[in-house]
Amino acid sequence: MYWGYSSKGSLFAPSESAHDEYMDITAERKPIRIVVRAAPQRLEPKGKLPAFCHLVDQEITVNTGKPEYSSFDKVLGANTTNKDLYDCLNDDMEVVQNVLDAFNSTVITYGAAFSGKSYSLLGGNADGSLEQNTTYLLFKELFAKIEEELKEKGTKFSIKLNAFEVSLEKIYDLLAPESSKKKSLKLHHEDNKLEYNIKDLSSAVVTSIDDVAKHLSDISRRTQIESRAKRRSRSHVFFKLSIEQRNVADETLKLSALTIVDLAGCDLVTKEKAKHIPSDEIKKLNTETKAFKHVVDVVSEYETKQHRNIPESSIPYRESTLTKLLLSPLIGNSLTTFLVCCSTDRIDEKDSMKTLLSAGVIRRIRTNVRPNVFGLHQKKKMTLFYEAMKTKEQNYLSRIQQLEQERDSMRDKYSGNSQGSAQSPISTELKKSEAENKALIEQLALLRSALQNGGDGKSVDAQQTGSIMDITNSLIEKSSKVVELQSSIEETKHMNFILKGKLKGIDGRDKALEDMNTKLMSQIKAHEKMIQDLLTANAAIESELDHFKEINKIRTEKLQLMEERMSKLNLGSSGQDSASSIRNNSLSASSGHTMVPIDEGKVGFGGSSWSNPSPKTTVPRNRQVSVGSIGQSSTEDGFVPRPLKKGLKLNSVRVVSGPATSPNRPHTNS
Ligand SMILES: Nc1ncnc2c1ncn2[C@@H]1O[C@H](COP(=O)(O)OP(=O)(O)OP(=O)(O)O)[C@@H](O)[C@H]1O
Repeated sequence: MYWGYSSKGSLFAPSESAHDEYMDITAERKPIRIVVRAAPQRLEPKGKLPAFCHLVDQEITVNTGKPEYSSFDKVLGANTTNKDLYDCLNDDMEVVQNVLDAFNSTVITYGAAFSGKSYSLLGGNADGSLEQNTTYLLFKELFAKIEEELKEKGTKFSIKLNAFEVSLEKIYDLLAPESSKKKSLKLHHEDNKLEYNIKDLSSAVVTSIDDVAKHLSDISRRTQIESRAKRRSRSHVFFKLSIEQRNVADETLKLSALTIVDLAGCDLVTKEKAKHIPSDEIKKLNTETKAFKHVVDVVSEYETKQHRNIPESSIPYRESTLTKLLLSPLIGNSLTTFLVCCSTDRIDEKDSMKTLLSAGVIRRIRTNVRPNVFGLHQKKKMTLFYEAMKTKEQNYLSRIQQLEQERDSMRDKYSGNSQGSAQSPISTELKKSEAENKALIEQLALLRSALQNGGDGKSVDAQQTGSIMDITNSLIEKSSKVVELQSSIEETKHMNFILKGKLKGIDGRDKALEDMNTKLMSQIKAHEKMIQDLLTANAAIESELDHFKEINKIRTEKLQLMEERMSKLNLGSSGQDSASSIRNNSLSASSGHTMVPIDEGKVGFGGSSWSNPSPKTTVPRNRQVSVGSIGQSSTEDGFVPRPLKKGLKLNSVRVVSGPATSPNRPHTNS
């Protein structure tokens, strides 16, 4: 059994690579949702609060007041119960409904050690009952909704559960029998696939919430989640319910999964913090924590730059087992919610602030979501495929438009030769400097003439001297301006050069998009042709059927005619009584006759042995008529054929005597 989001393994689901899945332009980009939950104070019962916590109506709630730490989807105060958390996940985040609508849904806890992650998702009741266990409540709601769907729409469900633990880079099956639970499992990664599979992971088929409850209690006992309270946990626990919905009425198959992940603490472990953990284990734990942060930082950075498709090679997810397993919920086809837990103790303030800061980074990530709906039959599959192609084309067109707009605005901004739009600041500057240059040239001419006058020995009066000084000053001023302008022109030229390069890049991307569009169009055309061919074939089969029906009608009429003639013949030979006895055993009798296909033309009705029977072929009393594989007469007067096999020559039948035989078998009289 494999772990993963892939729909692989189902007979009906197309084996699409998950890499394609996250590159798929039909996928909707959905931000990861963040639900923050404050834990009640553990260590400071006197009520000293960290700066980001506020006491409002006896409730400690989180508000950092800084945008980089905030903008979360929901903040739950320290007084809230697990039932409140369940309501938030179910009603506000619609975690369960999304699964029924064929979306993969994932809930992941995140926070420092002892911040209440396990308590929030898997804990609650000290007596071991599951009524405050959020995971159980979500699964229970899913089963309730499934019941409704079954009753209202007749949808058939098959559900299976997977559970495993990632501890110090090793994976352990939580549903495996006690004897093999110590055996670690291997990750399996197919080329070009986004998600990793876990080889030999067991899965339990569950038909009711009671089945799930049994497994959850069993797992809780094994992992001792409740008793982790005083010891920092070293493992990450994964639960996954995979749901397959089949609806014959709308001919759809829906595949989705609800995955719950309880991560270990995201704060770095030190020897002082965790005296019970050996140094080599501390190292491994910290490697996992850093790897997760690294992946989140890189993906979030790409998102900030608005890159739709992050090159898989640039995401450092291979650094740990955990990041390999979390890659799909982080960037793939999953509606993901992070449950960010933070302590409200002053001593943990630094860790809590770091957690909230990371939550802000995670908030920027968007996953590539689309419903996993497939057709049960070829026709429905084609319709869905066609619709997906149309959406794809539409999305490509709007992307091309968006890129063209970006390109045009860049051209307008920097080229300075925009048509119709306002002049760019650089071209205005150039015009200004041209006018100044002209004035300068005029002043130079004036200067030259003044100097010439002086050179001619004529006296230069004071007024002229003043004017020369003015011109010289202005000249100096203008020449420095010219230098300045020239360097600004150089700079502009350089910028233009860079922009041209960028535009070239955009043009290249345009070209790639256009190519992709052309490819898609040809795919759509090919599929349209396929549909057309199928329709033509269908029409041909229908007309063939009509033809067969026509033949049957003619044959029935012929048989009736033959029957009448035979009756007349028998009347002629043995009188009225024998005729009625023959009628009782006639060809139209409901059973006991053999009719076998023969070659058309060899035995026509007019020239057949029936119209001029030889002594051997006279109708015996127990003569049988059957229709071989064609059909059997069920009434006295009519011959109603069963559906016909394509290619069988139905317009060629011969009635022979005796038990059902092949046409070559010699006729025997009884
Ligand atoms: N909302 C809450 N109400 C009551 N007790 C809580 C709450 N949140 C946490 N606790 C208590 O705080 C302690 C630590 O919680 P928990 O084990 O869930 O932390 P954690 O974040 O999962 O830690 P680790 O990372 O080590 O697994 C437990 O004793 C738990 O019962």
